[in-house]
Amino acid sequence: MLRLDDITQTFFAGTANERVALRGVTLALEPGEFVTVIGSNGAGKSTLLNVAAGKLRPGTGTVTVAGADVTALADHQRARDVARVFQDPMAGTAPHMNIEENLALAYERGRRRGLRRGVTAAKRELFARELATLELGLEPRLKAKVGMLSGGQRQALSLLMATFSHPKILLLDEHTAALDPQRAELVARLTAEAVERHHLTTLMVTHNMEQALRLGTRLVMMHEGRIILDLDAATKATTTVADLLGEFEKIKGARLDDRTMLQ
Ligand SMILES: Nc1ncnc2c1ncn2[C@@H]1O[C@H](COP(=O)(O)OP(=O)(O)OP(=O)(O)O)[C@@H](O)[C@H]1O
Repeated sequence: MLRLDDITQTFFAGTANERVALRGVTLALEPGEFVTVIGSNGAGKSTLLNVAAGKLRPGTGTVTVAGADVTALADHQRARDVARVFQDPMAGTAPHMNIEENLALAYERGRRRGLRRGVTAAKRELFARELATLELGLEPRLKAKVGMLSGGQRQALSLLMATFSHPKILLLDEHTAALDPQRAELVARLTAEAVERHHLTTLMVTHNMEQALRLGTRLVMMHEGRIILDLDAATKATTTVADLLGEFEKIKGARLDDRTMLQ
């Protein structure tokens, strides 16, 4: 469903500030596969997501979504197929608009023609039904300004907005990292439910190794622009955080400071 083939990305090439972010990364996700991505600081995780989203055009390599080469398409041209939730709860929603208006925008984004037809009673009912799945009591508050919601509520709403137009690909960029542990846990649970419910092909970057092991069907570890470890569901199920740290040390011959990967 999502293929990244031999992707390289270099920033400020040929200058003193040259940074090689991705060194020939190849990663293929089957439909419904949920891959968690961990790695040390500067490993290239966010760059990989930016390339998958179309925010960055890779230096070399190709990006394929559902069999179509989308390498040359910008992020807004992929928006129907590729949805994304960012770390910052403020990034995914419009604070001065109410919940209903935000949901209407997300709803139209998923439509081919993108015509705004206002919020009909049927849509309002749909929005309320979808909000109810979050179990945050937001469904009677469709007219509440999103800026008044807590970070966790906004992030849950961002997730709902990203998923309910049925994208082919869901990209999650440390989307629970800015939340307190309880809210992070809630959003992680909602993520797992949404991925399952909509059978979404998902790539999730996280610094939380325990979360990376618990969520998803596959785990990849990145370091210095490469994928250095790729665990399938069965292996992941029997792997511990200590195992991951041990693997990292073994592969790179370097001692890893836990804090660079753990929140
Ligand atoms: N826009 C940019 N301009 C210049 N260099 C960049 C840019 N984005 C990323 N880099 C560099 O590319 C490398 C990979 O960065 P990236 O943000 O993808 O890593 P990451 O694994 O997401 O790191 P972190 O866990 O710290 O967020 C780093 O060396 C970083 O400094």
